[in-house]
Amino acid sequence: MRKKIVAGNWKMNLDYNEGLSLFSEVVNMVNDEATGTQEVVVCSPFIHLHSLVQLAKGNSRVSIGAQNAHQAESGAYTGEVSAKQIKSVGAAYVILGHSERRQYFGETNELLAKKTDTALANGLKPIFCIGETLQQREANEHFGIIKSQLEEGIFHLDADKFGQIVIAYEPVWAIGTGVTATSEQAQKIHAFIRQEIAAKYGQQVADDTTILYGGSCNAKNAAELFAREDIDGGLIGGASLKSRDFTDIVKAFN
Ligand SMILES: O=C[C@H](O)COP(=O)(O)O
Repeated sequence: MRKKIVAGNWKMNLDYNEGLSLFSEVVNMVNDEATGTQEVVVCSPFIHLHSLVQLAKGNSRVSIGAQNAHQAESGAYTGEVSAKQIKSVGAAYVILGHSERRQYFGETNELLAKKTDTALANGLKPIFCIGETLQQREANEHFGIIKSQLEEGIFHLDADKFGQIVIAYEPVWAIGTGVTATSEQAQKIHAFIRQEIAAKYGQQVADDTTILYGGSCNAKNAAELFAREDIDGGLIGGASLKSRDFTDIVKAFN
């Protein structure tokens, strides 16, 4: 059975001390307050990773992730960080294919397929992001876009490896805009994603795959989104930067 996960994506926010202090608050609150969320993942900038892993020790419900990893194992790639390096500090996850990486850093499905392979080979679980732009939705291309992001990005994996993937559906028009997808719009896409996984890998794999929603998800709308059959949690940007808001989203599975 698939896991209920709430993941925070801090993006390029918080200095070192701010990050540690926010994380400590989140861990304390998550421990003190009941929730049906099975795993809380915090995806921080690289500078925080090692310290957050240390702070999370002994807390089996909290995991740490990075926000990107290079496709090569190692080498002369100034300024980049490898999957092996991320794994070596104890992180468990890495976000791949976030629309900001696709848009600002030109990441293509083809490149992301390589990044996925390298992340998995080094024992990291990818949180693989897919989603359409507003223009694509208005042109009624959203299902086709999602399908090609799946096919070109992760459907080359064998079923065992695919079992390590968490998918995040993030409509680009909902990210950081305050305009969230309605729970009905999100459910429709999530059901479509699960159906595509079932067609490729079989129903059991599809039923076991965690599919998160991301895009202006907050403490007010999380419960309605998470109540939908195919929405297994969230990938949270802005609201993950405030301990109370993020914990309230984690509690939305109650
Ligand atoms: O990775 C997180 C998403 O980009 C959502 O960001 P947001 O919650 O600020 O809209």
